Amino acid sequence: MIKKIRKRSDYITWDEYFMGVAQLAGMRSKDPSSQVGACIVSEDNKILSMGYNGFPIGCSDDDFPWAREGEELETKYLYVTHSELNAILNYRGGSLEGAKLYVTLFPCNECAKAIIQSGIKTIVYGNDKYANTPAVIASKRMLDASGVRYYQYSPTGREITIQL
Ligand SMILES: O=c1[nH]c(=O)n([C@H]2C[C@H](O)[C@@H](COP(=O)(O)O)O2)cc1CO
Ligand SMILES: [Zn+2]
Repeated sequence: MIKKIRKRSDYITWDEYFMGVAQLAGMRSKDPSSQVGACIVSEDNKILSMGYNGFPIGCSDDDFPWAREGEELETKYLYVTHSELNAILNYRGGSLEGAKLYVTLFPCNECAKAIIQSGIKTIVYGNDKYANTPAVIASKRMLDASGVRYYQYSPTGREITIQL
């Protein structure tokens, strides 16, 4: 009798896969304090786009400021594009209606506007370290009103080593 070979059982889940891709994208960020990554996925689990936080094209990472504090014009906040917005803008394929967004940090109010308007319907987020700020409170208010579902990624504890 031929012995049936069964499939592997320790393969990564969809959530591990896409949150892992979002984390990997975040590793491209030059921001010294918060590296954020995002991955947009279709309803049938195909990766559509990725992004991380950084300055717009043409704005040099070496010339524009990375400071968090000080003279407003000399901080990063006026210049940096958030990972979620970059992922949305990086998508050139048409509509994101019904898509899912995996992001390592809960989206701010400005990203929430772009998420809602682009048709993304689900957000899976990693940490929510700015939950008590007006930006995130306003974000949740808009997402709730618009029917965009969001839930926190549950870490599985699986460690993956990739040799590069
Ligand atoms: O949703 C977000 N997505 C995102 O990419 N960011 C970026 C902007 C900044 O580069 C960095 C936040 O910096 P900091 O934690 O030092 O304030 O993260 C920040 C938020 C805020 O929630
Ligand atoms: Zn944002």
